[in-house]
Amino acid sequence: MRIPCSLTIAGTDPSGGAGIQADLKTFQEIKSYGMSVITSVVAQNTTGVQAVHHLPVEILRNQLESISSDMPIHAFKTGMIASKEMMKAIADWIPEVSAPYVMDPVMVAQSGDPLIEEESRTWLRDQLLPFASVVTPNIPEAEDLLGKKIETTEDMQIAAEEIVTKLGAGASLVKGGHLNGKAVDFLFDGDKIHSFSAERIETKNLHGTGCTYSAAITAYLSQDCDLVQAVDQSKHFVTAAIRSSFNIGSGSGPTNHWAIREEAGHK
Ligand SMILES: Nc1ncnc2c1ncn2[C@@H]1O[C@H](COP(=O)(O)OP(=O)(O)O)[C@@H](O)[C@H]1O
Ligand SMILES: Cc1ncc(COP(=O)(O)OP(=O)(O)O)c(N)n1
Repeated sequence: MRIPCSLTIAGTDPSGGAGIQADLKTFQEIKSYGMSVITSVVAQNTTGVQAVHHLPVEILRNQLESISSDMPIHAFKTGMIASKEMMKAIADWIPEVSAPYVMDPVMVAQSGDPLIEEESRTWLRDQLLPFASVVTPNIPEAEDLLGKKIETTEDMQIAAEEIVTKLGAGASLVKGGHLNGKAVDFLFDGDKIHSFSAERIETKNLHGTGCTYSAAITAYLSQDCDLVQAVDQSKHFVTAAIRSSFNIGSGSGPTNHWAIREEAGHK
């Protein structure tokens, strides 16, 4: 029997809502075997980021080699990659793996704290993004990638298309969490635009939504779902996780990764 296996390459969140921790919880819920490669250790919680320690690039290379020399990888994602040197190590490694690559182009935490070095953003866009099967920017990230403002759902659709046609990603999912009105996301798959819409939920507890969404897409891709189906199922997953998010911590609380299970009547 083939066991679907997903890998996340990202930074940590000791409070468990975002980063590696959110990714592994999501893989587990979707029944994809979860593996992780850590880029940076981040002291953070629901109120923001207190400190960051980037691991040496050699250790990043060692972790990547440990996984690809021994374990199957059916899909992988990247989240926080702080420096150009780390991005280069990942770009050197990607050709060893033939599996869908989901890039969450993480730049700042919800608290506004930067998670990648300013000068690495160009490298992320020009050197790493073209390897991505799908890239999942929120609106500020899409604005940064394209160097222009995104203010309407029409702008979002154009941005999704341009991230593919101008920047070279395989597909692009521009997420609408930062606009008002319905929570609508647009996927350009290289051929056409698909929209994924949900009611906006009134909550302050949105810590780690982007990580959870991209991890869910990775997990569904590891199970051989096609991209549109993977995004559709992941949108349901993240919406349920936001709907029953937790009021814990004094800031923006985490989403509930077992919400889908609860909705299906399993405790
Ligand atoms: N208040 C909300 N209610 C429902 N869905 C939301 C809400 N905020 C964000 N989302 C959804 O959560 C996902 C993550 O989006 P977004 O917040 O834009 O990304 P990020 O967490 O990377 O900033 C998207 O599917 C978005 O539409
Ligand atoms: C280690 C780490 N990676 C990514 C993020 C950002 O996560 P995201 O899902 O975009 O959620 P918010 O930070 O916007 O709540 C992070 N905080 N830490």
